[in-house]
Amino acid sequence: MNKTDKIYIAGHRGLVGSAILENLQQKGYSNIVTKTHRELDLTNQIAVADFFNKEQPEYVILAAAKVGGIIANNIYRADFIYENMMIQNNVIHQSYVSQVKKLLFLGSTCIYPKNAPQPMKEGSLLTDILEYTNEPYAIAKIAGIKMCESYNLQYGTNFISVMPTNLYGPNDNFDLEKSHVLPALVRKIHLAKLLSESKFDEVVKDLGVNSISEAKAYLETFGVSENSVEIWGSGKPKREFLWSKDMADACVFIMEKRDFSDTYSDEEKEIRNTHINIGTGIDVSIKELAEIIQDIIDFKGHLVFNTDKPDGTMRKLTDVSKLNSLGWKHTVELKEGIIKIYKWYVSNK
Ligand SMILES: NC(=O)C1=CN([C@@H]2O[C@H](COP(=O)(O)OP(=O)(O)OC[C@H]3O[C@@H](n4cnc5c(N)ncnc54)[C@H](OP(=O)(O)O)[C@@H]3O)[C@@H](O)[C@H]2O)C=CC1
Ligand SMILES: C[C@H]1O[C@H](OP(=O)(O)OP(=O)(O)OC[C@H]2O[C@@H](n3cnc4c(=O)[nH]c(N)nc43)[C@H](O)[C@@H]2O)[C@@H](O)[C@@H](O)C1=O
Repeated sequence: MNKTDKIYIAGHRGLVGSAILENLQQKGYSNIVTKTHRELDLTNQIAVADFFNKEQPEYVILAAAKVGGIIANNIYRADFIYENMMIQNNVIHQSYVSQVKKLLFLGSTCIYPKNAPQPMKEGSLLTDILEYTNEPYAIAKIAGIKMCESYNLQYGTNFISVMPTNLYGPNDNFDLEKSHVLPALVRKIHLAKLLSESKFDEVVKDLGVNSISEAKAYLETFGVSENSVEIWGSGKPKREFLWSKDMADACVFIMEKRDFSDTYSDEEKEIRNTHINIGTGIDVSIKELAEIIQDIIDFKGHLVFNTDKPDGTMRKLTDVSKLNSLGWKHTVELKEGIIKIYKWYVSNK
C-alpha cells in the first residue's frame, strides 16, 4: 500500500477499527475513508453499492460487525447471523465489483470446533461441531472466510481473512450484560470497589442513574456489591486476550506485507486452509483473569462464581505459528494491557 492510496476502514469507531485507524494514521496513510453506521448501514445492499461506486477505495479493512459477549450471542442469535452475513456479503461482493486491490476480513476464533485440539490450528476449521452459544455468529464468520476464499479462487481477488482471539482495549463495549468478559469484569470490579469506598457519586455517574439506591438495585441484578462480584460460569474456561492495538498492528502488517497468492502454499489452498490466526498463544482461566483484575483494581471483596450462567467453549487457544512465521508477534502482555485499559476506563467513562 502506498501512503496516498485510498483505504476504507469499515467500523472505524469500534474497538478494532479505531485502533486500525490510529495505526494507519501514525504510519502516514493520508487517504482514509470512514463512515459511521448512521451514515452508511452496511446491511443495505444498495447503499453499499452506491458508496463503493462513488468512493472507489483501493484497499478495504472490514472491521464492522455485530459483536458481543457470550450472553448477547446466545440471546440475539438471529441478529448476529443476519447482520453479519449481510455486512460481509455486501462489503466483500462490492470490493470485487469495484476491483479493490486487497481486502482484509476479520473473523473470530469461534469459527473452530468447540472441542478442537489445542492450540487451534487454521486447519481445524470445519472438522467438528461448533459451540452452541455463538454458533450463528461463527457460521456467519465461516461464510465470510469461504466467501473471500471463493472469490480469490474464482475471480483472482486478493482477499485475506484473519481470525483474532478475544480482544480488548480503548473504545471497547463495557455494557454489563452484552460485553465480553474482560471489559465486563473491569467495570464490575471497579464499581464494587467504588461502593466499598462509599464513592456513591462516582457510581451514580458511571451508571447514568438518578440515585445510589437505584444504582445499587441495578448492580445487584449483576451480582455486584461492596462485598462481592459475580463471575459468570465456573471460572474454569480458558481464554486468550490480545490488546487491540497489537491486533491493529497485525492487520496493518498483513495489509502491507502479504497477498493471498504468496501467503498460502498450494497444499494449504488444496485443503482450503486460507485464513490466519491472530493472538498471543497464551491463555488464562476466567478465575485467573478475574483475580488479576481484582488485584490491579485492589478490590478486597469476594469473587462469586454463578454456574447458572454459561461457560461457553472450555478452551480456545490459538496456534499462532503461521502468523509468527510471517514475521509478526504481539507486544503487550495481559497484566500490562489490563493496567492500561483500567486507566483508560477511569479517565474516559
Ligand atoms: N471484540 C473482540 O473480542 C473480537 C472481535 N472480533 C471481530 O473483530 C471485528 C471488530 O470487532 P470490534 O471492534 O470488537 O467491534 P465493535 O462492536 O467495537 O465495533 C463494530 C463496528 O461496526 C460498526 N457497525 C456495526 N454494524 C454496522 C452496520 N450495520 N453498518 C455499519 N457499521 C456497522 C459499528 O459502527 P458504529 O460505531 O458507527 O455504531 C462499529 O464501529 C468484528 O469483525 C468482530 O467480529 C473477532 C474476535 C474477537
Ligand atoms: C470474542 C468471542 O467472544 C464470545 O465468546 P466468549 O469468549 O465465550 O465470550 P465472553 O468474553 O463473553 O465470555 C468468556 C467467558 O467469560 C465468562 N464470564 C465471566 N463473567 C463474565 C461477565 O461478566 N461477562 C461476560 N461476557 N463473560 C463472563 C463467560 O461465562 C465465558 O465463560 C463470543 O462472542 C464469540 O463469538 C467471540 O468471538
